[in-house]
This record gives sequence, C-alpha cells and structure tokens, in this order.
Amino acid sequence: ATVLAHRAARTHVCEHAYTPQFTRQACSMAQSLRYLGQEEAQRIDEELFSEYSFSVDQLMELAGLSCATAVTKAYPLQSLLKLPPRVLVICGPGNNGGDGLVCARHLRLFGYEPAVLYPKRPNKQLFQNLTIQCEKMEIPFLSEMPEADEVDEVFNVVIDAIFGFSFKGAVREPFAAILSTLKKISAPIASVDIPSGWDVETGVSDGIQPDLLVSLTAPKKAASHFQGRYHYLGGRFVPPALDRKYALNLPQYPGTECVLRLN
Ligand SMILES: NC(=O)C1=CN([C@@H]2O[C@H](COP(=O)(O)OP(=O)(O)OC[C@H]3O[C@@H](n4cnc5c(N)ncnc54)[C@H](OP(=O)(O)O)[C@@H]3O)[C@@H](O)[C@H]2O)[C@@H](O)CC1
Ligand SMILES: [K+]
Repeated sequence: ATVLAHRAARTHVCEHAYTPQFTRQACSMAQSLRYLGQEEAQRIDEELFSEYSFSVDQLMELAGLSCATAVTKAYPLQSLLKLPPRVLVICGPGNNGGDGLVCARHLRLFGYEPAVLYPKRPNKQLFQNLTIQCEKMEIPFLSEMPEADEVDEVFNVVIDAIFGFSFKGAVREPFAAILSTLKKISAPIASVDIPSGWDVETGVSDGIQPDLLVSLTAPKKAASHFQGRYHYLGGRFVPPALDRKYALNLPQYPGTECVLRLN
C-alpha cells in the first residue's frame, strides 16, 4: 500500500495541490490511483459492455492503440539499434491477444515492422477480423517461437500480449515454453496490461521482467511489483460515472493523449 500511495503521490494530477488547505501529500493520498484485484477488473470490464454498451471491438481498438503509442514513446524509431525496426508481437488466446493484434497494426502504421506470433487462435469472428487486418497490412505471422538468441538478433522489442487479467493457475503450453524463452532474452519486453505468467494480484518472483508495462483502464495489483523503466496508463475510455463508482481516481490524461506515464 505504501508503494502504491507513493507512486500515486508522484503521478496524480491534483487540483488542490497548490491551495493552502491541502498539502500535496495529503491530497494525493486521498485520491490515489487505485490498483485493481482480478475480480474487480473483470467486473469493470463486464460493466463497460453491459451497462455502458461498448462493444469489445471498440475498447480493444483503444487499448491496442494505447499500447502502440506507449511503445512508440518508450522506444522511438530513431532510437532503435537494429534495423529494420522489427518488433515481435506475441498474442495469447483471449482479449489480451486481441489488444496485441491491434497494437501490431498501429505499430505498422507508426513505421515499425511488427511480426506476430499467434499460436492459439480462438474461433471467433473478432479475432479472425483482426488477423486479416494484420495480414492486409503486410504483417508476417511466424509459425513458431524463435530461439532467444534469434529474438535478440532480429527484434528491438517484444510485445507481450499473451495473458491479461483473466489469467489463472499454472501456465499451459504452448505458452509455458514461450515464456521460458522470454525469460532468457535481453531485448526489452513490453507487457500489455499484466506481465504474462504473473499472478494478476500478487505477481511472481521468477517471471518475465518487462521493461514497459501498459496498464489498461487502471493498474492491476500485480503492477505494484513492476520494476521496469516505463509504466504507462492507457485505455482512455472510462466514463466518469464508472470512475466514481469504483473510486478508480484516474488521473487526468494530458491534452488529447491516449496514454499517461505513471513512472
Ligand atoms: N476493460 C478493459 O480494461 C479492457 C481490457 N481488454 C483486454 O482484455 C484482457 C482480458 O481479456 P480476457 O478476459 O479475454 O482474458 P485474457 O487475460 O486475455 O486471457 C484469457 C485466455 O487465457 C487463457 N488462460 C488463462 N489462464 C491460462 C493459463 N494458466 N495457461 C494457459 N492459458 C490460460 C484462457 O484459456 P481458457 O482458460 O479459456 O482455456 C483464455 O483463453 C485485459 O487484460 C486487456 O488486455 C481490452 O481488450 C478491452 C478493454
Ligand atoms: K500481457
């Protein structure tokens, strides 16, 4: 809780910060950005669809765009050492994987050269559409996970869109082998919503260690264990009433930005 309060104190935009009645610290503590448990994250997700009538496609598009934007800010094209500017996007079987496909498409539009690994594809129209969109953008799909040294040789960044807030239990194949390769690479890992393989609330001690984490809607509790350089908040689609109901205390995004750096 101390870590979270500290992070929030550093990042929260506080309208009372400069008035004499409130010290910056007291005000930030009262309005800390909340880190969500697994069930709460799933409930909010469900409510966005049922009560607020969003479609999955809509929110996934905004989530994936946030991820591509955060990647672009953390690893600008001109800073990349390996050319062409290839990034590997690994997509899992749920909506986190869908965010990854959207992210790949936007990264292509931003000038990167993404390649996608999508080993377990759900039989749903949404994911088929996202796959076709990537193919039409001339994004290659890999047939297998490259070895760790090959990843380091070819790719500047690896996007981890394997599991999100619905992950539970021990990792099953083929993702266990993929995650064990990711633990060996030195290229930076950018995780979408949760570092894959981490318990959504408690994290893990021996898991992958992403360099960038993009928390969508609001950070999940595991994010308090994140040790990487860049933590962004994305998914700028939360209606104010939902923010109030769950006391999310979402910070103000700057201007028209779709991401906000938390640390
Ligand atoms: N409101 C928001 O914030 C929005 C959130 N969005 C995104 O949605 C994400 C949540 O998506 P989600 O609910 O589809 O689940 P997700 O985490 O992708 O994985 C489920 C899949 O993983 C599998 N699986 C589970 N455990 C496993 C294991 N141990 N080992 C192996 N497999 C395992 C499981 O398989 P099953 O158990 O069904 O066999 C299932 O197929 C969220 O994090 C965010 O990125 C945006 O798109 C839109 C707005
Ligand atoms: K992930």
